[in-house]
Amino acid sequence: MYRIKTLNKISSAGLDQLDKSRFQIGTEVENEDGILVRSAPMQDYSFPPALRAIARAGAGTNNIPIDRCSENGIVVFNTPGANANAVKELVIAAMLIASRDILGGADWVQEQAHTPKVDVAAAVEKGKSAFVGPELYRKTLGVIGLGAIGALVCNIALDLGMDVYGYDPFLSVDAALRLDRHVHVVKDVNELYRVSDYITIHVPYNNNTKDFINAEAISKMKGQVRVLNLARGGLVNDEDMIAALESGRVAKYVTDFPDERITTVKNVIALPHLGASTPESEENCAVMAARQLQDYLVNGNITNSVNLPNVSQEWSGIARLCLIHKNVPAMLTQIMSTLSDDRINVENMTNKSRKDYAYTIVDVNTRLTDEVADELRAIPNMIRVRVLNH
Ligand SMILES: NC(=O)c1ccc[n+]([C@@H]2O[C@H](COP(=O)([O-])OP(=O)(O)OC[C@H]3O[C@@H](n4cnc5c(N)ncnc54)[C@H](O)[C@@H]3O)[C@@H](O)[C@H]2O)c1
Ligand SMILES: O=C(O)[C@H](O)COP(=O)(O)O
Repeated sequence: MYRIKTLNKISSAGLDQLDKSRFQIGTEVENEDGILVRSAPMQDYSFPPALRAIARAGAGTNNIPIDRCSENGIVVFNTPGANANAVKELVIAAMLIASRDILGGADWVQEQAHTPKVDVAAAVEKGKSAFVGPELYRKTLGVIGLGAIGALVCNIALDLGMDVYGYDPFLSVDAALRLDRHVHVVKDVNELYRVSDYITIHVPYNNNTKDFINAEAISKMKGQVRVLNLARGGLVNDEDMIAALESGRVAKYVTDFPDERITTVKNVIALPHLGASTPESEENCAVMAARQLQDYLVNGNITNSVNLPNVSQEWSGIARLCLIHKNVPAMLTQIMSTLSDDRINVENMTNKSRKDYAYTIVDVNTRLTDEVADELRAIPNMIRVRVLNH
């Protein structure tokens, strides 16, 4: 039985992917083999000895201690693109509420309706000019990060009649192919800052992207720019943004990651981390995460990992070794010589590396004893050895 702990509410469509005869799932499960998580903070999570994999039902993995996972042979998965459409739609809404004071206007109408003796229909015609704002049509949108979300945002903004600039120095071929050819892809983000009426950021949060939008970046932007952050709070330096809002250089800041400080600042529109909160997205992410977790635990296949190479192999023996090790010379030689010393014949093998780590699957045509597994564990730089039986 595999034990799966859920650290957030995971859509039942995802949990239903897990074969109940082989998987025990719950919030109170102990010494879990796998974790299903959304945004629950895991930086200080104490890994139980059995833990082999963490599946993030979503895109951002900055809540997970990736380096510590790699050192402990724990595979971390995410679900690329599974919630991108939900975020794209909220970006459109964010541009609209940053342009016209739709939220303020709606609140004001409610106030009128709750004020005795006010003729609401007459009041709105008199008062509506207070909520006027510009159209998106023919304005320029700058999109930072052209991955799953960024590309969708670019393409739909073109449909809205906007001129679109995109910036992504690590643009993958797949991502480039998803991008409409009318998007102006720039190599220098300052070019995007210079022309954009709206700027939206869609990059992962890490040490390199922290404070991406800071005072220096804002100083390169057009006056009265509207900035949208549906990616992570730490990508924008709050103090610098507050100064720019107070000086009027930034007209509106929409954030999906509010805190006590930014929320109360004038011209900030704070949303409750709603980007991926649609039934469709929650289901897509949960299904993908659960399938990837199951395939790794049961078959040793890795798909959409953020810390180990993607490796899948058809079963061709009766037992399988799944080996996570450091990416250093002579690992394969040592693995093979251990198996040949024990007269174990290899049916098939795949090995791939990713930065400092590597993953090897070896299919063999004999049952494997604990002694063999222990001999493999004793190889220097071996991190985790698992034996699976077909
Ligand atoms: N608000 C929400 O609920 C919500 C939902 C989904 C994702 N997100 C956030 O959005 C982020 C992006 O999601 P995605 O699905 O598009 O991910 P993605 O991995 O498909 O795309 C990220 C893109 O950012 C690019 N990038 C990385 N560093 C960059 C840099 N320094 N400058 C410019 N581009 C850079 C990458 O090359 C990649 O193309 C996630 O990491 C997550 O933090 C938020
Ligand atoms: O990175 C993500 O996928 C989003 O921030 C969604 O987070 P959530 O699953 O907690 O809504």
